[in-house]
Amino acid sequence: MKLQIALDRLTYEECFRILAQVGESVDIIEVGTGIIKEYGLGIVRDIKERYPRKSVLADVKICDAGKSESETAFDYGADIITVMSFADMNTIGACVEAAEARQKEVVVDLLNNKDPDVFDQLESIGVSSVSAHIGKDQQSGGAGHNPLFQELTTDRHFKVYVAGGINETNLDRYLDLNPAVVIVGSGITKAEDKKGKAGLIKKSLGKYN
Ligand SMILES: O=C(CO)[C@H](O)[C@H](O)COP(=O)(O)O
Repeated sequence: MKLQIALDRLTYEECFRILAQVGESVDIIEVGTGIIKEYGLGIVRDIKERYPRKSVLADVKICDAGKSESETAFDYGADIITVMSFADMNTIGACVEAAEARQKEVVVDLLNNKDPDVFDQLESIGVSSVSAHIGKDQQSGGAGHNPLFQELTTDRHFKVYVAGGINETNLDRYLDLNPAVVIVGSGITKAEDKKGKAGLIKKSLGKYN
């Protein structure tokens, strides 16, 4: 099980300061949507240049113009990009094609999706990775799992990312989804001892490899 650190609500300098502390423990570096809005895709390029051996995910949360938006993020050095599952299947399909053409990855974010047909639709256009994501605002409203995620425990063959307020104490809540990647943002970035916390979570994930 891989550990992805999500960099959200941080300054440019804080992103690099945190990565210097936790870099050893993380497999994937996520540049959060808000960070990209504030600093542009240039920060994706800068992080990839500093950490060439890490996979860098640009959380661009595409919802239209799939081809050009994904190609732009890949041009800036992203290895993985995100597209929203509520987008038109043409948009998601264009992201999949752009990723395949460059041997990169696209993750479809299931945030707030309640459509029981979504997995069939995603499978039919060749999507391989999905993110079972409970958003920040949903977390503050007390949301736990989206019931739709249970479908991922059946005979589906997606590579599953999980995200949404995960830390070392609630990690087990997500294990039934058999995730390949566990995304942790504030559980590490807001911790007093970020290096220690990242190391602890990475060690816990190691038990499930
Ligand atoms: O994609 C995101 C927000 O849209 C976050 O990166 C993701 O939810 C992980 O952050 P946290 O662990 O702080 O919830």
